[in-house]
Amino acid sequence: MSGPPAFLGADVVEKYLGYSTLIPSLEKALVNYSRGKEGGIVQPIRTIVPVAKYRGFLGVMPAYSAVDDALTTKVVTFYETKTSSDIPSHQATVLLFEPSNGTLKAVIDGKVITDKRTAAVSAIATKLLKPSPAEVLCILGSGAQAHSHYEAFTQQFSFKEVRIWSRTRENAEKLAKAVEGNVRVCSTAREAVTDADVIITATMSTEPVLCGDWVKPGAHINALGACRPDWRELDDDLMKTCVLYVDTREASQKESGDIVQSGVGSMFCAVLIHTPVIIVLR
Ligand SMILES: NC(=O)C1=CN([C@@H]2O[C@H](COP(=O)(O)OP(=O)(O)OC[C@H]3O[C@@H](n4cnc5c(N)ncnc54)[C@H](O)[C@@H]3O)[C@@H](O)[C@H]2O)C=CC1
Ligand SMILES: O=C(O)C1=NCCCC1
Repeated sequence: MSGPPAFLGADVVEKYLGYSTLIPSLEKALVNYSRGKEGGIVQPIRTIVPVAKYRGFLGVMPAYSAVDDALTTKVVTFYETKTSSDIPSHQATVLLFEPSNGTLKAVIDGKVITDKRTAAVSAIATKLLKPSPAEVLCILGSGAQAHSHYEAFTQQFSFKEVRIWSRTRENAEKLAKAVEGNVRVCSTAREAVTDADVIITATMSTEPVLCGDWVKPGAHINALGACRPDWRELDDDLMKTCVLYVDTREASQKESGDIVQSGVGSMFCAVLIHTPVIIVLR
């Protein structure tokens, strides 16, 4: 009879999960995922259970990778309004199983994993898609994802200027102080975005915070916040003039409010059906 599962808390994950190993691992995983059956990854679209009474959600994200022989699921909860400054809007736990017999091997903090893996995937996409030169980084939002993206992007790239905007200036200033970097806090999103080469939208907004006519032609945008069909970060102008890259076509057309509400989902699908489109995974 195997012993109890290992318990790995946030401090352990924070200490041992660095971008220098996480990014190459995710690059392999993204390539394997995009290869479909050949890649050996089974990862159905996640199940999201709304907890409407509290404007929250429970997400269940199972996956099996044959090449890694890794069987896992992440359980994540996220709430549109925070009930306490001590409780983050997003919390998660990762369960790791012995694939050969289903025994639970480890219970791992999923919050740090979520913060870092999302920033790492954005960094992978940015490495492939950013303009050259890319001197100005703009981050819209000042929460956990904004923080992890700042850390990942300042480690992976060399920007001459980093700008942050948040709907609450005080929070943007807190983030700027926390990262101890050379950061310019901007008063409006438009000010932060103007002439930026790489833009990260990391808000929980339900209305667009980024407008197409603010964005410099050729800029690269990592839009990660609007992960519910009724949430948005990017306006229609931007959605209908951009070159769209997604991690998965199926999930993005079901979950991404920027795709669903702008209507590009159907165009996106149509383009896929009628035209050979090169989709580079995010
Ligand atoms: N695409 C992905 O893989 C992932 C996406 N996310 C999403 O990214 C977003 C940010 O996540 P966290 O940083 O963990 O959340 P957080 O709660 O730590 O930060 C949220 C940020 O959004 C801002 N915000 C909230 N409502 C807003 C509004 N109406 N207008 C403008 N700004 C607003 C807050 O001021 C804060 O700066 C969330 O929507 C979350 O669901 C989170 C994890 C993974
Ligand atoms: O991928 C994740 O993990 C999440 N995506 C959006 C909602 C919060 C968690």
